[in-house]
Amino acid sequence: MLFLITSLIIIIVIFDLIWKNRFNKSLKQPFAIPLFGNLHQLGESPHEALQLMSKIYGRVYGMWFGSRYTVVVNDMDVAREIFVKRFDNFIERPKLPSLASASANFKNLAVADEYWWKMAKKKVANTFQKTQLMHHAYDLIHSESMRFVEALGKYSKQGEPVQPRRLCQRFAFNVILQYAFSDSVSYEIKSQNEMLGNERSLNELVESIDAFFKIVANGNLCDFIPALYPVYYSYLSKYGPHLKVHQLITDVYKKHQETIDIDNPRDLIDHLIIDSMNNTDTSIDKDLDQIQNILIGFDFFIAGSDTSSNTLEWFILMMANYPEIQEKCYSELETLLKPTGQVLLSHRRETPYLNAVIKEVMRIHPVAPLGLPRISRESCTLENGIEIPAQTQIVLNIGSICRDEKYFDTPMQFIPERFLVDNNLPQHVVFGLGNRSCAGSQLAMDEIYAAASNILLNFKISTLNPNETISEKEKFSLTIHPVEHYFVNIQSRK
Ligand code: HEM
Repeated sequence: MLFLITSLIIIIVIFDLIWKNRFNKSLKQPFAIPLFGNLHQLGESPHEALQLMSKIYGRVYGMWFGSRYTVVVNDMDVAREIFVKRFDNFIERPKLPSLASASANFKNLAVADEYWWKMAKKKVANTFQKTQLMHHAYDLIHSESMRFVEALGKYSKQGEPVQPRRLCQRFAFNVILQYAFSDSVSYEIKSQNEMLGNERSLNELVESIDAFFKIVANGNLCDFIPALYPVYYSYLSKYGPHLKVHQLITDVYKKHQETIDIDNPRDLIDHLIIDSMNNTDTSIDKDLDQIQNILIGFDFFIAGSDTSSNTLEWFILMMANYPEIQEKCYSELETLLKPTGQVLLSHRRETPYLNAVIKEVMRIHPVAPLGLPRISRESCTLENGIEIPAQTQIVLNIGSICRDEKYFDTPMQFIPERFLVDNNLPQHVVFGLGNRSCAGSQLAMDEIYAAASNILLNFKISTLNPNETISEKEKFSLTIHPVEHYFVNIQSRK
């Protein structure tokens, strides 16, 4: 009996080995081992590992995430063909248990299947167009950036160094909290023991989001071995870190339903509730529709906090490391705006250099370097002869494209001027491509501009030691942030 079982396992292993390594003749791939495929090669920094592989296997190559065949795209032309031209075949994301448990089986926006995605996309597009919500966003982003400046002002008055991470997190959290839920938290950083109510739950939320990102980030084996799906799915559905965030948003949603004034919607959630009330399509299940609204709130929270917060953290780091670039930004802002002491979003056209600096920070440290994966519905052959089998996972390596000399001269150097000279550089890839690219890109660009410009107008940022720069090493956890929890000095410009 034991002999039979051992023989069977050996046969399966050999079959898996041959199958994985001869699967797609049209693409090169690293040698894949049974069961894991190439997952063991991703390590702590999958975006860097995948970029290194592109040097060996080409700009588009195959690999295995467990039993899921994957094509990694490091090339803009192929990316455009897949994500824009052949959008319909690549509209969905892979059906991973970690994503299923957090999205009521793909009924949200960020990882929804085609049916639910189309519904969610329509709802979000409808609400985005509402002028009330646009004004709300404009005002709250401005007032939030002034609160950020005020919080930094306290450090500069006391002459204390500041650790930007937690302040950036609060800023990004507050923008989403106010935009979606009309709520906010204070900027005061308290110790664990001092925290009360709102403050403690914010901390727990940040931890839950971190834990959720860790689960979906580094190619978790349980997500890529179908035999493990059911157990993993039930485990996450009972104990997953997303549950806390779901609970919070469900409570807020219910409160909104009780207090809504349909003539004066306060925020995104109110707009979604009204949109659902006005929807006369009888084929839509009302309970599921409500679940989807809650999940959209969840998506905004998850997708919109870490991304913007990390971008700002990178921005502050780069300004400390490149004082001469910081000075140029300041001169541009000072000439225009010093008398008011405040930059508005409407000033953006008049600050081309700062706009270029923000773009360059987002290029050199793209916070979502692997985007969110997609999946092919049917097999197809691309224009250059590459074959993509059905159900192939597609990973767009945004980090690699942003650092490729095919698209950017001397890509590892921080040169904002490149965006003043050439308007057509493909930096927009940081938000993904096509109809399913980032739903919050406009909001993100607005909040990053508002915070970055007002910080630079009011403070000079410097490293603690004038002879040292802060490490630009990246830590990956779905999004990337600086590996160091760094400190900077800030000095008032007034
Ligand atoms: C610097 C900031 C940000 C970056 C770099 C970023 C990047 C991305 C990327 C690369 C994707 C995957 C797109 C694809 O599959 O092609 C994405 C999706 C998404 N992002 Fe962002 N994002 C940012 C900020 C935000 C913000 C502030 C929000 C919400 C308020 C947001 C909401 C979303 C949502 C909902 C999706 C899923 C879209 C869909 O599946 O239709 N993001 N983002």
